[in-house]
Amino acid sequence: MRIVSVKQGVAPISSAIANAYIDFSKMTASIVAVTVEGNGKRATGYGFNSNGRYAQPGLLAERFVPRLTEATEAQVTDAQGRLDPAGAWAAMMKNEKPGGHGERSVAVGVLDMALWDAAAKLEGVPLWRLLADRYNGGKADDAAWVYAAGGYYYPGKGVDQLVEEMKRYLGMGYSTVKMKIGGAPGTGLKEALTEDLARIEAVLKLLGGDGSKLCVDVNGRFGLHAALTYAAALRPFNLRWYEEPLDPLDYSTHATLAEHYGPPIATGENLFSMLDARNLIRHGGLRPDRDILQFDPALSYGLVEYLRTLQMLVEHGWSPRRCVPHGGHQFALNIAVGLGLGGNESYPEVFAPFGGFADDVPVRDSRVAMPEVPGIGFEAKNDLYAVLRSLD
Ligand SMILES: O=C([O-])CC(=O)C(=O)O
Ligand SMILES: [Mg+2]
Repeated sequence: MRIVSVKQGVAPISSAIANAYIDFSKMTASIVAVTVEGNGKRATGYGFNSNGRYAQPGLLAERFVPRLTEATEAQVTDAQGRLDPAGAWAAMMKNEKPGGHGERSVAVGVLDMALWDAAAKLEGVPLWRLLADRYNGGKADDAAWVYAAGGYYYPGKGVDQLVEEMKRYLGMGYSTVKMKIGGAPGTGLKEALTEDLARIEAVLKLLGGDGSKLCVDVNGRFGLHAALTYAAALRPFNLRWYEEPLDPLDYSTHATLAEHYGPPIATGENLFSMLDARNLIRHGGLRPDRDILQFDPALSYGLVEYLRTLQMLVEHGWSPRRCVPHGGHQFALNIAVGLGLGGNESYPEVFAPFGGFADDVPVRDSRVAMPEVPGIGFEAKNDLYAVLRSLD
């Protein structure tokens, strides 16, 4: 196998939405196209990074694209003569020290996605099928559980608009929804909680009072005191999960929160390596029977690293079913179906065209099936494919 060319670009995913920590007015994504040939075949794989981290054109141009294009055929070919994303990953990470992952994990993740897309295209199979065959004893799920993430803060958006938004998600076939909390601007904790409880209760009313259909997301805004104050107020609702209540790298505060809050906690979208994930598992006090892990392969060194993370989880007594990746993209959806995760995020109204799944694949009962398209399936998602094709 030989890396023929690697092209990169930057695409906007900006919008006026905000969570409790950032707004998305200047959000961008890196896009890449990696062309590979070997065994008389040629394929171009595409990759991008999901929302929350910005495009990484500098890191790509200075380090990771040159290392990938200079990788030898032996480095990118496995023992069966196939394209080897793990070998390519090792070539890209040469001369990178451990620790301090920063945003190089985003740059590597973009290229890793493209390599897996190319690997599956070279074999003429969807990525979920390749993953099931290579790593899951041939077993793929029929469909993935997905939930509708939204409920962002938006200028002038009140409770009525929030409820209308959630109603649209239910109409699209989702049964579980997620909303932002903790972002009331310029107010104290008491006022913010009062406002959020009114927002939460309005959405719960729409959901027939069933807390298992609602997730709330703090985006790492709270310190321990605020997280515990909210936890006490949220507990009676028995929500599906309480997401990123605390700084993602402050593991011991998670352990304290988990002692005081019985229902599920979700976190992990801002942990970018297997080792960071392992620290969360070792020190975060999370509970393998209920908590949710949201590591996003498109932000955290890609699927080569995500496979290491899944292995680590199994060694620590966690099932892959506890994983529901962040990002709402087709890459993680393939991984969810092929490797038997607990599901995947979905953004029905935000982060287009990178969020969202294949056209013509409807959500039914909060589940989405996979098309039989070789690779990740970008060719079956017109808006995204148009952006990716701009690199050709
Ligand atoms: O608002 C964001 O940064 C995205 C996010 O947390 C999520 O999808 O869970
Ligand atoms: Mg989140």
